[in-house]
Amino acid sequence: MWRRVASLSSSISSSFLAQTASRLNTWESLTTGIAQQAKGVIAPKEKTPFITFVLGGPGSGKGTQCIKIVETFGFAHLSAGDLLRREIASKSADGAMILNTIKEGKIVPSQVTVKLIQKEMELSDNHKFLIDGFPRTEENRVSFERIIGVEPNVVLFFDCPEEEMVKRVLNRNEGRVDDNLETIKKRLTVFQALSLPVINYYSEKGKLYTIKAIGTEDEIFEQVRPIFAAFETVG
Ligand SMILES: Nc1ncnc2c1ncn2[C@@H]1O[C@H](COP(=O)(O)OP(=O)(O)OP(=O)(O)O)[C@@H](O)[C@H]1O
Ligand SMILES: Nc1ccn([C@H]2C[C@H](O)[C@@H](COP(=O)(O)O)O2)c(=O)n1
Ligand SMILES: [Mg+2]
Repeated sequence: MWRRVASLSSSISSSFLAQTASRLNTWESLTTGIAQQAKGVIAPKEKTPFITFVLGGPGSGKGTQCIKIVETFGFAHLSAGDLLRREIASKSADGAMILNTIKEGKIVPSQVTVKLIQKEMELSDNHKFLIDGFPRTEENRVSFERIIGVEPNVVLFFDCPEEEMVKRVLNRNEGRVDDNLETIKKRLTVFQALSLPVINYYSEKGKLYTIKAIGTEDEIFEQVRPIFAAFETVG
C-alpha cells in the first residue's frame, strides 16, 4: 500500500497533493505491474515518488550539483546521459544509434530514454529522484508523462552563460565523445531550440526554480539548498 510522506507533503500546496493523489493509482500499477514481470515478485512502493527534473545547457553544472543534492538530501540520481552512455558501453541493440546521436549533439528518441529511466526508477529503493538532463525536448516531456504517468514536483534550471558552458565542457577531460567544440556548438543550438521551450513550460506551471549557475560550486549549491530544505521542514 502507498503511504503519503508527512515530512515532504506537509509543506507542499494542496493542489500538488490533490494532483499527486490522483496519480498514485497510475504509479502503483506501473511499478507493481512491470516490476512483477521483471522480477517475479510484487514490490509495492511505500512512498509517493518525489521527482525533480534537472535542466540546463551542456556544462552548466547539472551533474556537479546533483552530487551535492544526493549527499545532502538523499535523492537517487538518474542521469539520462549516463544511462545512454551505459547503453553504448554495454553494446546493446540501441548502442550504435545512441552513440551516433550523441556525437551529432542530437537527442535520442524519447521512447528509448524514458524506458531506461523507468527501469532505474523501478529498481530503486528510493522514492526521491533527481532526473538529470531530462526532459530535453517537448517529446521527452510528453513521453515521460505518458509512460511513467507522473509529473515532476520540482524543476531546476541551471542558467549559465554560453561562454562559461563552452569553457567548462572543453576543460572537463572525461573522455566524452561530445566534449569537442564542433559537438558543443550543435548541443547549444539544440538546447536553445528544443530545451528552452520545456523550461518555459515548467515556468508557466509554477514548477521552475532558476539557479544562477556561475560562481563556485559551493556558492551555486547555496541557491539550491533552500529549495529542497523547504520540502523537508515540516515533519
Ligand atoms: N561552478 C563551477 N565552476 C567551474 N567549473 C564547474 C562548476 N560546476 C561544474 N564545473 C565543471 O564543469 C564541467 C561540467 O560540469 P557538469 O558535468 O556538472 O555539467 P553538466 O551540466 O552535467 O554537463 P552535461 O550536460 O554536458 O552533462 C565539469 O568538469 C565540472 O567539474
Ligand atoms: N534526455 C536526453 C539526455 C541526453 N541525451 C543525449 C544527448 C546529449 O547530448 C547526451 C549527453 O547528455 P548529458 O550527459 O549532457 O546530460 O546524451 C538525450 O538524447 N536525451
Ligand atoms: Mg551531466
